[in-house]
Amino acid sequence: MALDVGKLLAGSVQYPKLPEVSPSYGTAGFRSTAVLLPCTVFRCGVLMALRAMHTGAATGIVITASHNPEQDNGVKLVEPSGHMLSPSWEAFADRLANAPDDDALAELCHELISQHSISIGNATVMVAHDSRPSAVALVAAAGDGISCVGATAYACGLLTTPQLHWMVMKCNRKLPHSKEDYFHTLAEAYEQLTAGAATPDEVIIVDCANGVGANALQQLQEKLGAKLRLKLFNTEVGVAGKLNADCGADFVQKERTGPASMTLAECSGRCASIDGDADRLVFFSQEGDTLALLDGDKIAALLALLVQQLLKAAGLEDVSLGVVQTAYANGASTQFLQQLPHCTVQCTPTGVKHLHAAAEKFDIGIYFEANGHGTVLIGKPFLEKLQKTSQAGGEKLQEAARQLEALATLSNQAVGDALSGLLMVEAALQLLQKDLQSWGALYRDLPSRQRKVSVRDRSVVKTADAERKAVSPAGLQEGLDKAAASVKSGRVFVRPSGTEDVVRVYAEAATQEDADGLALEAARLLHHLAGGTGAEV
Ligand SMILES: CC(=O)N[C@H]1[C@@H](OP(=O)(O)O)O[C@H](CO)[C@@H](O)[C@@H]1O
Ligand SMILES: [Mg+2]
Repeated sequence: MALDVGKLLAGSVQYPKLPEVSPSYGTAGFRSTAVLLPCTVFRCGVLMALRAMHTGAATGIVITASHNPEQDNGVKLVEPSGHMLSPSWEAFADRLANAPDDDALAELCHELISQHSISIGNATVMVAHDSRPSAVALVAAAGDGISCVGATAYACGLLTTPQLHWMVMKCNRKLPHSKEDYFHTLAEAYEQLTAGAATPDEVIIVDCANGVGANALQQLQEKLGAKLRLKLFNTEVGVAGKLNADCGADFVQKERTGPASMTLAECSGRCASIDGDADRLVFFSQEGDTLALLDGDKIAALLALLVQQLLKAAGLEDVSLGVVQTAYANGASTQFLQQLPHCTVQCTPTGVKHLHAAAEKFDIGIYFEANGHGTVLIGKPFLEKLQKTSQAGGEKLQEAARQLEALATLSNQAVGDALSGLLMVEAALQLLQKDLQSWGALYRDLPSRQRKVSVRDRSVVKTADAERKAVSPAGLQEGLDKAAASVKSGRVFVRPSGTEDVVRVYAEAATQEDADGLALEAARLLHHLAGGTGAEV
């Protein structure tokens, strides 16, 4: 069937392109102030419908701006595999979002359809949203985009981002994929993985960022029963002004302090914090004046130890195990992982799409961004090997193989997931017999500092070597090298953000004073060489 241009145009006139808005796909989809988004989201509906027709499988859309302020919103695009939109379609997403008028939009659709020989016909796009008030209008915009090219929008309602990714993945694998199935699967896998270990006495305190994760964790708790007790804080979902406000994983990780609404006593327990769409997770505990933070790097280290223990018990140490990080990973974590036997450590550019793609290449790939976004990928070839072990080996071997299978089910194979991550961490602590203190003591973080610098055009900053080196503007890298060499254990890099109009600076050193100084020096250099705006840093 051919594209019904009349229907497309009738849809798109309702969502005119604002000339002053130039959307950019960025690190994890489109994001901006919510009022500027209807046109972009409508066009994403069109795109994901065509992607579904092209692949012959369901795709997905999540309306969310994650940890960003409540007045923002955004759109995350989901492949049939449950992963983020294939990078090969990102450029097209940008062109579609920037088409100046309806005719240009129709022309681009024709180009995409002919380039990929897409046959227009029935297809499904699953649409979910987080708890922002702007969701209603944007879900409608996505739905109109999907239906005006002849596909069906399947409204999944209020969900966490990883839940929608999981549902798309399972749906296309023809496996049970309802909202209920998600919670049931996680709870059952957790029970299998921890069978035989003592149920923890401690209640886990979870800061839910006043976001959709609060509802999801409540449902998960119902399935878990007495196996794991959660006490939820910051659960005012949909209450104006509350989402991510002085709470949530991003706040705790960046500010190095507990959520403002929680007392010091509450923060001194075994605490976890998730973000507004529940795809990030960090743990923390107040110890006197300081907050012990167990971030994505520490989670990766803990899960690597768990995987190694299970592989050893199953007699499968020859499999390839990789841990994938970004340049933001604390240098101490990289060093810790590098000394683990049979473990390859790799660095990719920022953004889960890069980490996920690298982790997939290992039999077992663990990936985490320092901010707590990540998962454990356990590939099909490995699972087949495992099944043979389960059948052939002795009782101990079989037990470990069953646990690895449970881990493969518990870890979200589509994308990083705070709920799945929380259960993986709890299982790891039980099976490795660790508490937050001994987990935290695996290695000591090097002091670090992040800064943001505003410049006229952040694209003048170009990087290489997984963003660890600046190749332009000229002279920048030489200056950074010199600054880093002047302090003990100094490391510094700069990169343009993919979600904000700033250039980010990261520095670490043996002391906090040196890390702060190094970050400041780098920010000054950047301001000077890359067209800094506003006051001198
Ligand atoms: C330093 C940092 O935390 N960067 C975040 C942030 O990307 P930027 O491109 O740095 O703006 O948002 C991304 C999407 O949530 C996340 O994947 C990434 O880790
Ligand atoms: Mg998020």
